Amino acid sequence: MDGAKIPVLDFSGEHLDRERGGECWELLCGKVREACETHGCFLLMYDKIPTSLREDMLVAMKALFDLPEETKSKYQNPKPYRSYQGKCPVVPLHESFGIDDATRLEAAQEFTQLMWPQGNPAFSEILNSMSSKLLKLNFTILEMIFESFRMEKKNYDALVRDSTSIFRIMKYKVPPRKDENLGLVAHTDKNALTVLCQNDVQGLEVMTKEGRWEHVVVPREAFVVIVGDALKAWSNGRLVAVKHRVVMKADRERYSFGLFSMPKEGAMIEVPRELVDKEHPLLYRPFKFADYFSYFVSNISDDALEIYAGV
Ligand SMILES: O=C(O)CCC(=O)C(=O)O
Ligand SMILES: [Fe+2]
Repeated sequence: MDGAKIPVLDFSGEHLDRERGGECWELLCGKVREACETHGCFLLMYDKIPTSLREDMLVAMKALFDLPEETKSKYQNPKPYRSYQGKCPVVPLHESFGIDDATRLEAAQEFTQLMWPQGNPAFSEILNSMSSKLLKLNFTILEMIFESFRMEKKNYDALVRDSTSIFRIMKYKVPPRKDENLGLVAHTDKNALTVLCQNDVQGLEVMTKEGRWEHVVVPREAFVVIVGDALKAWSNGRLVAVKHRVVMKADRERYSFGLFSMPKEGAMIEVPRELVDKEHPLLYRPFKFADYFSYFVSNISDDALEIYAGV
């Protein structure tokens, strides 16, 4: 299996400075769109999130997963993909938490308080700071995609108003047997856009258009950006919601975290008129994201989006 040829984009330094480098910004918007159309994902260098904060986050999450099972299990949430998950028979190596709106300090504090009733202000600060920075980055990428499609600014502003986020924290244990090493089952993300960050233990794989699994070698300082179903539908299928999974080959634990931006409860996804033409006939009817999400949760299927919203 070859390493995937995923583009590496650089948002560091002044690349994102629109005032000084208008051309650079436009060029980058085009590259983002191309990566999302061709691969549905890309690797990203971005220096506005300090390495020290990443390191702090990785240390803090190790402490979180090291808490007793009994404590971690206290985190229950009726919404799917939030509650503490551990010891799932399908993916026994995987453990995770999903925190809604960790970008709100009170939400980060509430989660922290549950895990450390005696208090752990450093954890809630790191969680809040990292999720806020990742959400900002997530929105910047969405803005670039909107600009590359020549959408009016008001469309992007409406998207931001109608968006919410989940911050997911994940751990993958070392497989006890080499042939039982699936960390996370193959899936497309259902949300709009995901920005992931990991420790130095590789394991992410993406499926190419030809249907081959390829591993993604994520450089130490890089982020991984993944297009989800909501953005695929909005773009009338122009952007690819890439299928991905995690396979554990290393003999060290893998930690990852990510910010998943997604439409708010009640928000509609509707293909803009500008993205429908002769070569791109309408593929998806307007739908409420929350309804699609519920449909997926009760009818888990690889083709959920096509079945639910395809015209
Ligand atoms: O851990 C990773 O790198 C991938 C996680 C992922 O794909 C997900 O949570 O949807
Ligand atoms: Fe995913």
